[in-house]
Amino acid sequence: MLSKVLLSSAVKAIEQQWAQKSGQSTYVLMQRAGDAAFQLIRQQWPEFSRFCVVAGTGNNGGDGYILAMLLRQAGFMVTLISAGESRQGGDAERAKGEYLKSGGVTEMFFPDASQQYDLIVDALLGTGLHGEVRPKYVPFINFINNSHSPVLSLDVPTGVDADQGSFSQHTVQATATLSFIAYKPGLLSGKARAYCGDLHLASLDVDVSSSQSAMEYRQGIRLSQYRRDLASHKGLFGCVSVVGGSNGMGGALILAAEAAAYMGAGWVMASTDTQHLSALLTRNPAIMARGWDEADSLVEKTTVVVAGTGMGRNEFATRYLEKLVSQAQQRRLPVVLDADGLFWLAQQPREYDYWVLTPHDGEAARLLGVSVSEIQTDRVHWASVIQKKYGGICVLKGLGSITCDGQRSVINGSGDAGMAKAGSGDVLAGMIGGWLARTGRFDIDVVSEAVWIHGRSGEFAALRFYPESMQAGDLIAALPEVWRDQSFD
Ligand SMILES: NC(=O)C1=CN([C@@H]2O[C@H](COP(=O)(O)OP(=O)(O)OC[C@H]3O[C@@H](n4cnc5c(N)ncnc54)[C@H](O)[C@@H]3O)[C@@H](O)[C@H]2O)[C@@H](O)CC1
Ligand SMILES: Nc1ncnc2c1ncn2[C@@H]1O[C@H](COP(=O)(O)OP(=O)(O)O)[C@@H](O)[C@H]1O
Ligand SMILES: [K+]
Repeated sequence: MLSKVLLSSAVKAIEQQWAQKSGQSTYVLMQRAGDAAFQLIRQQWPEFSRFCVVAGTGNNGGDGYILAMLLRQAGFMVTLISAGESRQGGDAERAKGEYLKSGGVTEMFFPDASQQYDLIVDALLGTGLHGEVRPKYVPFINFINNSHSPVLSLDVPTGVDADQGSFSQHTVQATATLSFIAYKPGLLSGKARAYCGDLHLASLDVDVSSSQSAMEYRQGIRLSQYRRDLASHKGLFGCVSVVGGSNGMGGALILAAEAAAYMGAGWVMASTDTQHLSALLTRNPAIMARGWDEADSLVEKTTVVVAGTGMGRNEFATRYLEKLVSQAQQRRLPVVLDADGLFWLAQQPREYDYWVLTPHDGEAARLLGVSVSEIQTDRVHWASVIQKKYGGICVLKGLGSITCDGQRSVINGSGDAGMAKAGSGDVLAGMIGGWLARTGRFDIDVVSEAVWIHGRSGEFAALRFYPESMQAGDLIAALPEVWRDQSFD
């Protein structure tokens, strides 16, 4: 469910340790990498027979030479385009030598446009990339991207910085990426994640369990630990107070409140502008609702607060949030702060150990006073900076949302592009609040579980309604499918 995420330098160190411990050459790992790519191709695309491998001068190119040799030996047509002489004396030169010895040839020029390939393999640059791709490599990247064939990138799409997730002006758009030994953080989040296409991992039989890393990748949850006791009663599953929804923004509040209810919370209490009450109660009569003029204090049984969705940014919202947050702080209640709540926080910065802040890149930029593009150059880093400044747990939303508690960072592996619509974030805030209440816990594991559940419900909603048509409310409606699929048993 959680796998280790390692920086490139840590992977390189592990390779060296592995060689020392096993008494084998790192060349064996290159052979395993080439073999893993061969196996993936046979499994994913068994009908493909014409391949083009574009190989660089470093070890990423070495992986490409091994793969090209295996494809040739299996009887397939292989064109190998070499971007230059392999680095002398290393594993890559040896791999190229083996490829040539087996009868393979290298091309220094691009085939003419009439030549069709079933698959292009990008073995140009991997974790050795530093900075912008140098001009020499640009024609190779253009050749790959203009080929109209599926592209498999080895380890990293050329142009992506595997650690930070920044990318060059010229970057390979892969159909699939096969990463070696461990996931690297830059591949899992933001736009760089989209360059990877489908992401696969080949461990190369290298054990990374003893390596120290504060980063993990979530690809599922273990629901069985949360099975309800037969003798359960609602008091065991908390009470979420959801506050927000000013004039014209009632939907945000309704979505957050209903999402909390569908996560299994014992009670959900919504406080909002009175104009929204009948809509809320018509949609879901199980939610307790009241106007927020009279609800200026938290109800006694509240165990979790969700605040800020559709709250507005006027003086009333500021006063209300001041009061609400200080009451919650006095009672040490978890607070999920989203949307206009984050706007308020950026104006009135303060720390609290028990809140979950859920900014997207734009809100993150405002919370830190930096540009949005800066946030996007290293999302894992900036999530931890927000956490350090404001305390609690930060969820930096977007493709590959990052949950950070100051000790660990969990990158999320679920989601769908159909979630890129207004309202999805309101649903997330409600789901996190509901899950905190439902589990009675406040830690990075439960928060990152809620983030994963939200993304998974997006996947189910996309299956049912297509990414174009799915609505934020469909994420809530898809929750029963998540429960069934993951199983509480
Ligand atoms: N034996 C090993 O160490 C193993 C390494 N593996 C592969 O090795 C790769 C890492 O190999 P390397 O460290 O040789 O690095 P790469 O093969 O990724 O790239 C190194 C080359 O890229 C050049 N370069 C760096 N920045 C550039 C830029 N901005 N523009 C153009 N060229 C640039 C460097 O001068 C160097 O020649 C991994 O991604 C993985 O594919 C795997 O084979 C597993 C085993
Ligand atoms: N392409 C995507 N892939 C995965 N998740 C996405 C994608 N786009 C958006 N999301 C998720 O949808 C939610 C959108 O939140 P946000 O932008 O705050 O929307 P709003 O506040 O309008 O409801 C976030 O949880 C985000 O991670
Ligand atoms: K590559």
